This record gives sequence, C-alpha cells and structure tokens, in this order.
Amino acid sequence: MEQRVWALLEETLYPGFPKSIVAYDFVKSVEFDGKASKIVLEIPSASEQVAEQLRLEIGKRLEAAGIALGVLEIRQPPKPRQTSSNGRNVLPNVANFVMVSSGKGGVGKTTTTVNLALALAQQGKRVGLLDSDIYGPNIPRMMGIEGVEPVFMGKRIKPIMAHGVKVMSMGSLIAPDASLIWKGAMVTQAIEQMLEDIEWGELDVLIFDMPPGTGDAQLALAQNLPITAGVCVTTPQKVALDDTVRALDMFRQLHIPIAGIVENMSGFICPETGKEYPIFGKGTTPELAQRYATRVLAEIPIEPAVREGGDMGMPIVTLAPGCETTRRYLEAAGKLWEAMQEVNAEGGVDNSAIQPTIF
Ligand SMILES: Nc1ncnc2c1ncn2[C@@H]1O[C@H](COP(=O)(O)OP(=O)(O)OP(=O)(O)O)[C@@H](O)[C@H]1O
Repeated sequence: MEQRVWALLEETLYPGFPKSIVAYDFVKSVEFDGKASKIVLEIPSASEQVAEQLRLEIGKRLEAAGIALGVLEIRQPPKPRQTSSNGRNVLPNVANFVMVSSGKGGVGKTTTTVNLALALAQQGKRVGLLDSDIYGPNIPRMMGIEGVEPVFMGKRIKPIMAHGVKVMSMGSLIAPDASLIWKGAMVTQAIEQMLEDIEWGELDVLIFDMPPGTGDAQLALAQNLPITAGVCVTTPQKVALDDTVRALDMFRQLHIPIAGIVENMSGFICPETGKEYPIFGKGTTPELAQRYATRVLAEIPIEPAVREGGDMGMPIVTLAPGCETTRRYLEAAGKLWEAMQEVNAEGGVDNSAIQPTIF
C-alpha cells in the first residue's frame, strides 16, 4: 500500500515548479496502518497557500485511488548546521544578488538584465553579471564578448570585463549544445560549481539572468545565496501575464523579495512625433504589481535600437545614452537599488528555510 501512495505522490507536482514532490525529495515518510495513510512532507516554502494546494491535490489523488488519508503533515526542513544567521551564502564578498526571471522565453529577459546591469554600473555600482541560462545563453552576444575565452587562474576563472561590468556565462564554459540534454541534477551541480569557481572579487551587486520558467536553476541559486531581489520581466499580452504569475509565485516560494516587474515591449514610441502607442495593450502589469505588493520598475517600449544594440553587443544604455528608453532603464535601476536597500534595512534575506534537508 505504501508503494501505491508513493506512486501517487510521484504524480503530484510541487506548486509552481515542473517536478513532483518526490523528485524534489520533499516526501519524508509514508506509512499505512491498515486503515489510513500517514504522509510527512518537508517543503521549502512556509506559505499557507502552498501547503493548502498540496493538501487539496494529495487528498484528491488518494481519494480517487480509494486510499484513506489519515494524517498529512507538512512542515519546513530543520535549519542545516552550516548556515549563519542569514542562511547560506557561498559568495560573502557580494553585497546584493538579483535574480531576473520571466515566466516564458522571448519576452526580453536577457535584454532587461544586461541593460539593468549597465545602468547600475553607470550609477557607480560594482556590478557582476552571470548568465545562468545554460539552455540559451545570450549574454555573450549582447555584451559583445562572444568568442572571448575566459582566463583561468589555476582552478578559478576570471570574469570578462565588458561595458564596466564583470561578466561570466555558463555558455562560455560548456560545449555548445551539451547543455540541451542536461537533467535537473546536472544543472544544480553546474550552478553550484560555477558559483564557487568564478573569481568575482568584491561586488555591490551580482545579477543573474535565469533560464525562462521556474525550475532547478532558480532553486539551486536561492539555496546557495540569499537573493536580495527578484525582478520579473513580462510583456503586456494576457498570455504572457499568466506565466508571469508563475514567476512571481516562484519568488514567493523561494523567499525572494520581489523588487518589481519590468513590462517590456510595452508600447511603441513614434520616432517622428515622440508619441507612445500601446500596441500590445497596457495596464495589466500595474494591477499585477499591486497584487504582489510590488512595483512596476519600468515600461520599456519596442524600439529597433534595443534589438540592434543587443545584436551588435552594445546594449542601448551605452549605445544611446540620451534616449527615452535608456532613461527608463536608468530609473528602473535606481528603483531596484532602492528596493534592495529597503530589504537590507529590514534585516536582509534569510534562505535557511529553503535549504535541502541534511541528515
Ligand atoms: N524592447 C525591445 N525592443 C525591441 N526589441 C527587443 C526589445 N526587447 C527585446 N528585444 C529583442 O527581442 C529578442 C528576444 O529578447 P531576449 O533575448 O532579451 O529575450 P529573452 O526573454 O531573454 O529570451 P530567451 O527565452 O531566449 O532567454 C531579441 O532579439 C531582443 O533584441
């Protein structure tokens, strides 16, 4: 009977993530006393909503299989011994960490990440940029360092300096196409290894360009570093917004403070008149920001120079310093920095609640 229950739990996805609670090793025990089953889960999130969703889902599955659910205990894992009071941080020389995510691909997540990084550097911050999108690394092209080999100092790797930002891409370190067949555990391992091996030095902020969606890379980063701010990139179309909700929920589950949403391709500014046209619709992002008690960091228009800048390795913030889009990126970077200062003033981030259990 226990095996049947395990099989049902294997089909139960962790809310907002692509894998089952068994795959994530969240199921700690399953017992059956002849009448009813007793299940114990340890999940990283302390959110009541997540627990409730799991209760409903598991209840339904067991009922459909004709198995009585006696006790379902859902708790957080005990704090691991090696954490400090602020949880686990494998890069103590970096003051702040930003995770840029989007619910789906192609919304301009990488474009946003590079321009925010450059804007922060222009504002005098020491900035690092890690392309964690192993499945489609675009940062080297957008930062103009495609084909530049990283320098090794023994086992450690020196990031490449571009536009005043220290850059490293997982794509520069793995054979092209190799990552396409990577499974979850390999992604986790690669990220952990990379965090240890790159010689970032002292930074005010390290920004991560994540693979689209929610998954292993996000979980691995959040477990290893206290992420100060999550930035969500979306486009105004309704379909994109559904995915955005998933990305925002993921930040909540990983205990990452949401610094705000960037609405990309938000409208078109006519170069002749300067008038802005909301060609994909507008107005849904502020409502979403309110729902998640966060802010819209910027509405970035569709602008040919944004794409051209990306293609030629010269992001618009450096390509066209005086233009309206650059002004908006600079303002967004200012708001992002402020959001991080607020988080720090309130005691910083603690990721100890989402650590894997250590036996
Ligand atoms: N505001 C914009 N105006 C014009 N072109 C844009 C804008 N934002 C992004 N683009 C272009 O759209 C394409 C996709 O952008 P980008 O690679 O940043 O998206 P992404 O969400 O990171 O995609 P992926 O899923 O591949 O990681 C690129 O060619 C980029 O230059």
